Amino acid sequence: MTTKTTHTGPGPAPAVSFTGAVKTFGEVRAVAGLDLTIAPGETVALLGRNGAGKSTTISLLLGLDEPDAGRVQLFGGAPQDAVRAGRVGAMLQEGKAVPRVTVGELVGFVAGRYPDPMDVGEALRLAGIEELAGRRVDKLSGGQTQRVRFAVALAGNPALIVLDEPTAALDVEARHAFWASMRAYARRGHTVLFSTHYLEEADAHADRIVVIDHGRVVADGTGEELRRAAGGSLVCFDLAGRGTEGLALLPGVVSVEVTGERARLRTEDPDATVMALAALDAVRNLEVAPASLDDAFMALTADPRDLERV
Ligand SMILES: Nc1ncnc2c1ncn2[C@@H]1O[C@H](COP(=O)(O)OP(=O)(O)OP(=O)(O)O)[C@@H](O)[C@H]1O
Repeated sequence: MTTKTTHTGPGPAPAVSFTGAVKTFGEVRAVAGLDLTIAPGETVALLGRNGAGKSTTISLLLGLDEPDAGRVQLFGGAPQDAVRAGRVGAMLQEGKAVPRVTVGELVGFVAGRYPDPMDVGEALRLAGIEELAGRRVDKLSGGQTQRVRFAVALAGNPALIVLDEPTAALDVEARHAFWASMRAYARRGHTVLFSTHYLEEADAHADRIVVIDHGRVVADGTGEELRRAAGGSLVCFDLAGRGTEGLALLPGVVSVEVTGERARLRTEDPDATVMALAALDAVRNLEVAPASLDDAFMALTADPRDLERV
């Protein structure tokens, strides 16, 4: 349950705080005991595969839904209070353009509903769409529309902005422009939480990546820390008829996957793993590569039943 104000520790309250939050839909535990704290000024990416619980987490955070158990707070108080006060701006997945009004009128209208709004020109400038101020909102490209939605999210002059898959369906150039706007906002010391399926975007634009799976946080750190947590390197080789027994026990090895005749060992110590493989005379078509963030993500969110483990 959300409660009014309970932050009593020293220093400013966290921008976002989830404590054991649970949200269930029938049989589905969409959010299953989520703990997450985001400090003011951080830019955090929420990463997870389809159905991991990202959108439900964001709904709880914005007070659009109440947790069944646990607590969700923004700036030490109830999410609804922070939203009402204009301290939170959001760009959610759905949302249709309002016909006929201009971009400037729309942002001005939204700004007028907040107690301490951002100047409209400032919101347009931050979103990089000053030149679109007089254009009708229903006659814009996908990339332009997304940046207008960003300007709308900025209108209340929020300290925290929440973006649910903000660059889905944007081309490379539009994405680039969008992230430039987001970073300009973050540079002012504001807090940003965005969800994405794009690992490279999370790595490039967030200070911290929070991976969620089955409604829980399964990893939390920088891209580099996630790569390391999942096992720093991959050692691949042809089994050439050899069995897989004992591979998981080799030095450094964190996991073993086998696809056809090819074995992929995730290892924290590639040198030691390769030496041990050489001693076993098992180095046919050997390849050693640093684990990518993709690899790390797969390892962190893989269903153990999807993997052939030894
Ligand atoms: N209103 C709802 N009613 C019933 N089930 C729901 C509802 N909202 C979400 N779910 C279920 O909760 C789980 C988490 O969904 P959620 O939308 O939060 O995931 P997500 O990580 O945002 O997924 P995606 O990347 O596909 O947007 C899924 O199994 C989903 O089917």
